[in-house]
Amino acid sequence: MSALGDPISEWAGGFATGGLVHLNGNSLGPPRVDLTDRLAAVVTDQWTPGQVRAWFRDGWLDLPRTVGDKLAPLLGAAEGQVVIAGDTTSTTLFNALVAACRLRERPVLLIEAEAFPTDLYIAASVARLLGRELVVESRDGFDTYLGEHGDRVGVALAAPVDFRTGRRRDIGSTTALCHAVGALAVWDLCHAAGVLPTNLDTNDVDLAIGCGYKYLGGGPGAPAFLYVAARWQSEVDFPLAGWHGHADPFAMTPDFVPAAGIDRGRNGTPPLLSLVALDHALEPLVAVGIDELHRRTKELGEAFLAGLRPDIEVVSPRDPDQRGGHLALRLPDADAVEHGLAERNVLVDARPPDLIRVAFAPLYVTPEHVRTATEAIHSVLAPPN
Ligand SMILES: Cc1ncc(COP(=O)(O)O)c(C=O)c1O
Ligand SMILES: Nc1c(O)cccc1C(=O)C[C@H](N)C(=O)O
Repeated sequence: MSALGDPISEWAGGFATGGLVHLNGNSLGPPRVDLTDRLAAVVTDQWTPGQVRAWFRDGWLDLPRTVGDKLAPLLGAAEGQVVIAGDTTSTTLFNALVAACRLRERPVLLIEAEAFPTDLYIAASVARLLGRELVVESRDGFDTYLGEHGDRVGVALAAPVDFRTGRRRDIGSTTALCHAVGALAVWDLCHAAGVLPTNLDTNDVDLAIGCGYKYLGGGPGAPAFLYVAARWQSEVDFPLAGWHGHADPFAMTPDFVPAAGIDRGRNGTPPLLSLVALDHALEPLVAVGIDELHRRTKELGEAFLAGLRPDIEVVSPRDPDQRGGHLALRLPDADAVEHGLAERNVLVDARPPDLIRVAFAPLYVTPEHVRTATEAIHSVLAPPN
């Protein structure tokens, strides 16, 4: 029997795939089949009878922290360091970056040129706001810059997975490099959370953020998460100092007194139903565990490559340990390929100018999906010369 078909496969039947092969890399996969029941139960059993009281008696006010604690083991974080404040990734990144810069009063904010555009935009805005210099360096130049000008860098923002190529950056060694020059390391985990071990605690990460709707499967616009290492929690000063980050929100005092611990990363009333959906999505991921999720992703990726026509250019590293959960293929007419595949019920995504990303979410992508995808790609492309 092939190694494909491990117990993890049992979870695949629990997703409402709608007959689609979802390899889009990786924005919004299928919901679990019982999500509707879970959401309906909250409406029927908590909201309806409790109404405003449900915030207090059904644990709703604690959900940003309890869901954060549920996510924590997938990130390699001990309890009390992850919160789902309830905002977008972009907003959460802004909050984290300003807070990190306030912890290190040095002139430079460093970011990789290959970062996802929102990270470049937010970092530029933070630099303008705080009067810092934004230094944008290519992936390799990033390390060189830290080596040569590290004493000027207050904060470095990086991602463990390049959103285009899938190429990995090692969290431990980059964080250690930052610390060696006295800078803080902030990580964008959007393309890693739920698919790659990030070991935030053992890697000594300072702050990290990531979205809830990619491999975590939290649903459309799922709220982002924020990690703040315990050692920073009493010092960190977030710019979005809303009342839910207050030590005693319902005292309603005029002065802001930050909450102790990770709660100070919260700001306003959390999007309750979205938190419930994310909580629900985390259950199977946590049950399986990040090492097994990662193993399965690699296995699916390798099966895909084994079935792919050899003339198709693979931009991602061939070594599965050097890439995240997706593979990028270079195809001149990427948009047309994306559409051609969608007509065959295979969802991938084109990223300008000429890349197709194919992602292997470990719980609902099956070996059959992988075979269907390679066959569909070959049928959409012209035969090789
Ligand atoms: C690496 C990365 N960071 C940030 C974002 C932005 O997230 P949001 O749209 O939730 O603000 C995305 C995806 O959109 C992303 O891939
Ligand atoms: N959030 C998305 C959406 O709602 C629709 C389409 C794409 C997205 C994305 O997240 C894009 C993604 N960050 C990327 O890596 O390209």
